[in-house]
Parts: sequence; C-alpha cells; structure tokens
Amino acid sequence: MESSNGTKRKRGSEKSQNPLQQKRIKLLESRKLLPIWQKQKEIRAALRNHDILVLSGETGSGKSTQVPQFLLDEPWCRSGKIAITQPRRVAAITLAKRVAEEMGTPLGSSSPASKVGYSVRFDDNTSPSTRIKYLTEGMLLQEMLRDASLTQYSCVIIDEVHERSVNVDLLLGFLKQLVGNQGKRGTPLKVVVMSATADVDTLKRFFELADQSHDPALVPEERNPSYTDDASEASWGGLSGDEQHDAVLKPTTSSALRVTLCHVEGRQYPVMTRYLDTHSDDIMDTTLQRVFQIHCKEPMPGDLLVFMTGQERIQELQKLLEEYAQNLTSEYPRLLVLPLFAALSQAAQQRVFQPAPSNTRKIILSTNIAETSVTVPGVRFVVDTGMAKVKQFRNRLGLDSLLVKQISKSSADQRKGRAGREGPGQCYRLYTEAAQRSMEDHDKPEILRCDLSTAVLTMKARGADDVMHFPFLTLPPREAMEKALLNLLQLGALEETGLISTLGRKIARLPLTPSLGRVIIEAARPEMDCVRDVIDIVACLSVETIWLGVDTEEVRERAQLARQQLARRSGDHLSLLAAVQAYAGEQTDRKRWAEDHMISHRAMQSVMDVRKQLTAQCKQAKLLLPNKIDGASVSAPSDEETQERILRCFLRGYSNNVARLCPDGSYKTFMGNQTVAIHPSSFLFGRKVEAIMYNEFLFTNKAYARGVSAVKLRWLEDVWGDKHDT
Ligand SMILES: Nc1ncnc2c1ncn2[C@@H]1O[C@H](COP(=O)(O)OP(=O)(O)OP(=O)(O)O)[C@@H](O)[C@H]1O
Repeated sequence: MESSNGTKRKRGSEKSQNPLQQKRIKLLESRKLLPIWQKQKEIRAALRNHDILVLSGETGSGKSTQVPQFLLDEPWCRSGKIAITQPRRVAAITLAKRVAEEMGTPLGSSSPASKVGYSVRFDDNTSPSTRIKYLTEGMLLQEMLRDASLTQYSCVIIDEVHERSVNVDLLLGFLKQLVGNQGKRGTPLKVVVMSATADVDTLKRFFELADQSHDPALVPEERNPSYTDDASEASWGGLSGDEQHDAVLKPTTSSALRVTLCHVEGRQYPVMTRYLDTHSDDIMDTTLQRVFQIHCKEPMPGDLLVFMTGQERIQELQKLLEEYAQNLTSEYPRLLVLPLFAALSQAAQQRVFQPAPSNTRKIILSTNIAETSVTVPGVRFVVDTGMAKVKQFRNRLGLDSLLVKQISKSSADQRKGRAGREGPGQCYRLYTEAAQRSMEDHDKPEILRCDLSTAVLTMKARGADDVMHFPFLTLPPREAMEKALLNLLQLGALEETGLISTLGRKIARLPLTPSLGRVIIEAARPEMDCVRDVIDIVACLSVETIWLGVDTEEVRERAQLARQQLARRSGDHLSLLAAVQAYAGEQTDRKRWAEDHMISHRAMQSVMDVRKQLTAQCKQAKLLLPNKIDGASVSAPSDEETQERILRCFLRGYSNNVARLCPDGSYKTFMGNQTVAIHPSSFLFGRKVEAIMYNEFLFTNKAYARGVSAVKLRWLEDVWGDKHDT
C-alpha cells in the first residue's frame, strides 16, 4: 500500500477492503495525473533545505490538495500538524472533505482516528489525531491568540495568498517574525505560501528582507531598543511600492537562504476562453441568454458556474431562470438552479457540491466565494460577469461599505480556473477582450481599502503592540491605522496608553468585529443583563438578511402584513429579535412559519447555527452563565425598559454610526456630517425619530443606513461619558 504522498506503506491487505481505502486507491490514480505530482520530490527537498517556500502553479494543478499530503511524512513534520489556510469557509470545508477521501481517513470529529479536519468560524471539525487542518485565515489568527508561536504545527501553508485579505497580511507578518524566532518553539516552523496568480517576487523579497521588528509575543526580553515612539517614518514596515523601505531593510545572507521558490507548470485540462464582441449594457439579460445558449447547445454532462456580484442579483437571476426553465420542452435536460453566497447556511452551501440528478444540469449562481480554491464537481462551463462586490472604506464616514466594481485580471483567471478541473472546460467572459486588457493586474490589498480596527486589535492581542512597526507586506495608510486605534480607544478595547485593555482581550477572543464584540460584552454587565437577546440579534446580523426580498409595491404590502406581528416601533434590531425568538419558539413547522412571515428559512437555519455557537462561546468566556432556560425558547422582551437596555448595548458598539434628524427632515451623521437615508428594507423606513443608529452603511444611488433603530440622543451622552470600566 502507499502512504499519503504515494510512497510504499507496509499495512495488512485487509485494509484495502475498507470502502475508505478503496476510494483512496481509486483517487490515487487521478492524483498521480496532476501536474504537481511531478514536483513532489522538489517540494519536499525545498522544505528540507529552507524554512519558507513560495509556490506558484496554475489553478487546478493540485496545490491545495497535494502539498500538505506531500509534506506529512517528512522527518521535520512528524511531530506536528499542518495548517492550511483558506480565504473562505466553503473552500476549507470542501478541501478537507476531498483530502480526507484521498487519504482514506474519516473526516474531522467523526472518528478519533481521523487525520484530516477543518476549522471555520462557528464550526470546529477536528479530532485529537488531526494532522492536516484546513482553516480560514481568521481561525488561525484566533489560534495565535491562545498559542502565539503555533506550537502544535510543524508547517503553516497560506493558500490563495493573492487575495490579500487583511488577515493574510497579518498572518504573513506574524509568520515572518515566527520563522525568525523559531528557537523559542523547540522545533522549526516551515511556511509555504501559494497561489496561481500571486506576485511571487514581492513575496520572496518580503521574506528575505531582514525583519527588524522583533516579535514581542515571543521574545519580550529581546525587544529591539532602537524602536522607540519617535522612530523614523522610514522604518514603519511595509514593502510594495515603498522604495524607502527597501533602503532601510536589506536582505541578510541567512534570511535570503531561508526562502526558496517553486513553480508548477501547466494545468490538467485546457479551458477555452470566449469574450463578447461588444459591451453589454444589460448584464442580467446577457447572463440569462448565455446560460440558456449553453444549456440548449452543449451536451450533457456539464454543469455551469456563474459569477455574479451579490445575493440580491443572484436571487433575481434564480427566479428568472426558474421561470424560463418551465417553458423548456422535454427534449432539453432539466435545470437545477442553486445559489451560493456567504450568508447561506453551511448545509445550503454544500448542496452545490452534490451531483445533480440524472438528465439535470446544475446552474450555480455564485458570488466570488467560489472564485478561488474550490472544485465544484461537474462544472465544465464558467460564465463570468466581470464584476464583484468589494468592501471599501469610506474615510469621511469612518465606515466600510460595499461597492460593485470591475474585477482584476487575477480574479478573472481564478474564475476561469473553476472550469477544466475534471475535464476540458469553457469560460464565457461577459465583457470584451479590450475590457479584459484594461483590468488591473491584481486586486487592491484589503489593507489599503478597509477599516483596520479588527486587524489592529488582533495585533495588540497577539502582543504586537507597536502596530506602526509591524512587518506589513503592504504598508497600510497611516491615517487608517490611526482611525482604527481611535475607534478601539472609544470602544474601550485599548487603554489611554495604547495598550490593549482587559476588555479588549475579551473582545478579541470573540469571532466578531470589535463593535459587535463590544455590544455582547456590554450586554453581559449585570446592570444590562441581556446577552441572550443580544446574541439573537447579532446572529441575524451575521447573515445578509433574514427578510425575503420585496421587488414590487404589491409584494411590499403583502410582506408588511405578514411581518406585522414581528415589527417593532423602534426599528430593525428588536424586530430581528422578535423574528428569531418566534422562529425558535415554533415547534411544528418552521419552514412553513418562515414562508408565512416572508422570511428566508435558509437564512434562519444559518442564524440558529450561529446563535448556538455564539451562546457556547459566551458561556466559555463566562459572559453567560448556564441557567435553567438554556436551550428553551423565550419570548421577545416586551417591556420598554428591557428593550431600551438592548438598544443601549448596541449603541455602545456603534456610537460612531449615529445620525440625527435635521430640521429639513433628513438625517445627518455625527461623524462626517453626511446625509444618510434609512434604507427601504428597514422597519424604520419613512419614519422621523430624533436619532438613528445603524449597523451598515450602503452606497448605491445614494447613501443608505441599513440595520437601523431609533435611539435617544441622551443615551449617547452616557456612552461618551462612559469610562470603559467593564
Ligand atoms: N472536491 C473535489 N471534487 C472533485 N475533484 C476535486 C475536488 N477537489 C479537488 N479535486 C481535483 O483535484 C484537482 C486539484 O485541486 P486543487 O484544489 O489541489 O488545485 P489547486 O492547484 O489548489 O487549484 P486552485 O489554485 O484553483 O486552488 C482539481 O482540479 C480536481 O480535479
């Protein structure tokens, strides 16, 4: 028998009778055909001789599934685990499932003997014997808060590094420091950084440059005395586009030797790319037509993956496709339209990966969550609308907002790479070739365009107090860092000295933004005592929306009637609470209840998942004491005093997101003095109250506040006067 990396393994032949082993042996044949298989020896040798490997290779060449298996039996790896990070949970879960099959081992916690598991927000599926762990970047950062030097791992693999989320940039910085300080770990830590479309040279230079910032979490006694508060501007970390930085940090011989490169040539199957001849003014209509063209023209089997901007557009197209599909004659295969976006429950997301019934073509309508890493079995055709929703920090408001933007060449290549994984594929780009040429090469790193509060809190909680000197791959704007520090100070997560407070540490351990974490901690104060209610609302805020969309006036009226019992005068937060608690209290038919109230059953399932996990985490953090109503549903608080307490808790986390009513009837934000309208989806839409608090700022044709409740200005005085002494 052969081991995970294909070498001979001495085992009894009875094992090959086991269905898991049979599958393993079958999959081994296809693994051997992957382009990366030829590079197995080179990759293993690279890490025997170096600490860091930057690995590039085309989409589908086998990086995410094979590299951890190649390394597992290496002598330096035997006593530790391998962590492999993914930008999104859907990729972490599907890759873990696939690799468990390839290794012939049960998945995660299903068996104590399982070798492969995953860990994503609100779901840890590992066992004590897990050796390969797929996890989201955020989860690895969370683990670092508990174990700064990642002692349980021999190797950390950062996959899809080109996505450059803030979390990846933090991990790269921490890993760079860790590799330089491995003496403290006992055994060395190896790092692999991989992608199909990353800027390999920049990454190599980043790791080669001597790290002058020591890692205070590891070696406090060795802190570099030259780093004082008035350190020169030039020594503030960062790399790309920063010539002055290069002048300060020069590679040393030893650090240059620890990094090596490897490139995997070729992909397993070809993918043909087609463009539009002329620009489309109506992308919805063009997408609809192209999907039907492919469906009617192309033989089966061959599923379709369509990349769109967001949940609303996806649901719109799903409805249209399903309507048109009813008119298809029986000579054509049936259509099964499946949405895929982050706010869907895990179970709904996993449906996409199941094979379609016979004579049925799957049409998957996805946001960019399926853009990297995932293999959707059956997909032969990719339709790319060329657009994505991206988070963008709006300085004036001090808030992140979502904007629809053209994707980069790197994203387009990743999307194309979702075809051609199990056979030759085709990619239909719904834009012209000239438009493709005008795209940016790479997406702008998130660190340059997002609110950095979570990142700064993570750094501080991990011991990197001097955030201005953190080794960033790309230097974030100083202004954004200062804004984040100020926000954390307002939340009470930092002391006046800039050090993390006890409260800040508690917030950092919750898998939430600092604002939401602050809300929960406020709710746990004895005088507030409303953690369960607040968890219910926070769970709702973790999905895009629980309310089904209303596209016409008639449907809007119907929705108002259906949701009448749930609507609360104060606005969205308490209405969400009423919805969750009524749903939880429904004992007979929850699906029916959701339909009756025009609420998404799928979203509610997801909310219930998050609610359960958050409750467990709050108990663990002693923010919630186990009591007798545990697990039972309680009815939404009706007395005004309790409702006020809940809203005050939210205000504690969102005091920057407040707008007051002006004499002309508009709302103006306290921060930035910008006009903002209540979003039509809000229960407060059309109402005039003295002030509003909102969770989200949305910019479409104008500035909207979403997730809105009425608040009193005098409550704000309490928040601002608060001494953060929780
Ligand atoms: N869940 C799955 N089901 C079926 N086949 C799979 C699955 N996951 C991976 N594969 C097969 O393994 C191949 C390699 O996948 P892998 O994710 O390792 O490639 P990759 O180089 O990491 O790609 P990318 O850069 O796109 O993430 C795929 O092309 C596909 O043939």
